[in-house]
Amino acid sequence: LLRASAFPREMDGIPGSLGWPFVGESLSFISEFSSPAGIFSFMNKRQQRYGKVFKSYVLGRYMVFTTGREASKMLLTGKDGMVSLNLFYTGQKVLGPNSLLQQNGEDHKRLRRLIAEPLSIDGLKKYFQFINTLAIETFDQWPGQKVLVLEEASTFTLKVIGNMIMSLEPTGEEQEKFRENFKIISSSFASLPFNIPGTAFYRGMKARDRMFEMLDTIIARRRNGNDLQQDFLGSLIKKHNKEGKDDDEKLTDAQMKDNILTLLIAGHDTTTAALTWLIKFLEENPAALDRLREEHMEIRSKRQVGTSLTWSEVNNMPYTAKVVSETLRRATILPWYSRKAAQDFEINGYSIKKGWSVNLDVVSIHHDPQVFADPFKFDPSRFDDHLRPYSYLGFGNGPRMCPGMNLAKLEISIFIHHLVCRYKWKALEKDDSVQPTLVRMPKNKYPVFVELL
Ligand code: HEM
Repeated sequence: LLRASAFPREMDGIPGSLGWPFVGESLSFISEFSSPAGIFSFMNKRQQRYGKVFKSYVLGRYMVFTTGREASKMLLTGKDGMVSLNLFYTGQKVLGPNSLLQQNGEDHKRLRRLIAEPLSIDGLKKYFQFINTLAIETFDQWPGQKVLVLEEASTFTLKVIGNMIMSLEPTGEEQEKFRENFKIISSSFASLPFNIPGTAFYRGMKARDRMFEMLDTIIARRRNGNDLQQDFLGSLIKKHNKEGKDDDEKLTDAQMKDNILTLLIAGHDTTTAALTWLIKFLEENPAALDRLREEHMEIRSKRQVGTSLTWSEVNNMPYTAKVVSETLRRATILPWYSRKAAQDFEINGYSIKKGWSVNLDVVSIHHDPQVFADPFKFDPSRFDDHLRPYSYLGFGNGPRMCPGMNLAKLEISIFIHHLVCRYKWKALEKDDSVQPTLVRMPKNKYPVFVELL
């Protein structure tokens, strides 16, 4: 904390205010974060006053914020090792030193190639049936009920990823253990950095140990030939066994475990939030819901009676794809992408020094009226036309673009298909507040009443 609060004098040249002693501008940042408009109003006010590049002191860090397509291209491409990912202290400790999020340059490229392969469209095909059946079973419980969409989406996405990674059954003791540890780890991810008994960080590190013990047992079972499965872990174990291949092409057990945890953390809250916002935006925009329902009813009507959704159908849902993109634009569930300058460089004429935290304000990019007319309107048809590069960043861009995006789109498309074909739903509260967490989610978990169509 002391290191983070040492003011870099060279920042004098960057416009902006550092706010109050110790807290800086954290209070207004946090309160605007959980308002319906999110950090857009925090950013917008300062951009009006200082321009596209400004400094601030928030969440215990001196930060430079910037926005726009040019800055986005520069920071996300990170050419010639210009920037690295800026993960905060608790995130680093919880994910571990081998996490993809802590690698840069060639090491990052290599690790990403090794772990992202099973997440390609072809690699995902074998999980389709599990996801489809789980979606149908989830919805069987919904009619005539009050449903907290966020909780249901969270359970669904966790069961999907648990099955995909290590063939966990959707119910039973192992699933419960996995779920309990995951929840503790997840809530410690962005906690205060005090590793002493009683703190969220301490509990998170203990849950990480328990999760790794569970993975060690599964890995040992697999290596003994007792439990051969065609899942993510199975394909890593097969590829990265002790013999064959040179060391550069092999993952150690520590690398496997840190990166399994990384995929779980990076993939769970994001997909849960996306599903919840999507269902909320559809209820608030009946014209978009009608058009989406038309697409899915047509798919269903062409199918033989008694058969279910197929892999080729799910890969041919053009309007659904636009609804997903519009949801990620409007909600911007990861509102800013953080980088650390790995060398000195310039942005918009301002000198950035090595070591500084440089943050891309994505909310303003996603609500730029020059690119998205009437930007606060939910309108999937704005994705009919091709957009200019770096103006839409729902899954990021460049070398760190989301490796899980095909999985997220698959889960969402299957879930939405069954939802709109079978049900209508009505929001039970009009509350647009947002949780003050890293991933933007509705604070009230979006309660709805569900009925059969
Ligand atoms: C709708 C759901 C999702 C959204 C909106 C999303 C969004 C993003 C974004 C914007 C980034 C880049 C952040 C940056 O540049 O700083 C990212 C990176 C990442 N995502 Fe996702 N994601 C989603 C689902 C998933 C899933 C399902 C997984 C894994 C199973 C996943 C794994 C990752 C990983 C590991 C990274 C880091 C990549 C790297 O550093 O090379 N994400 N995601």
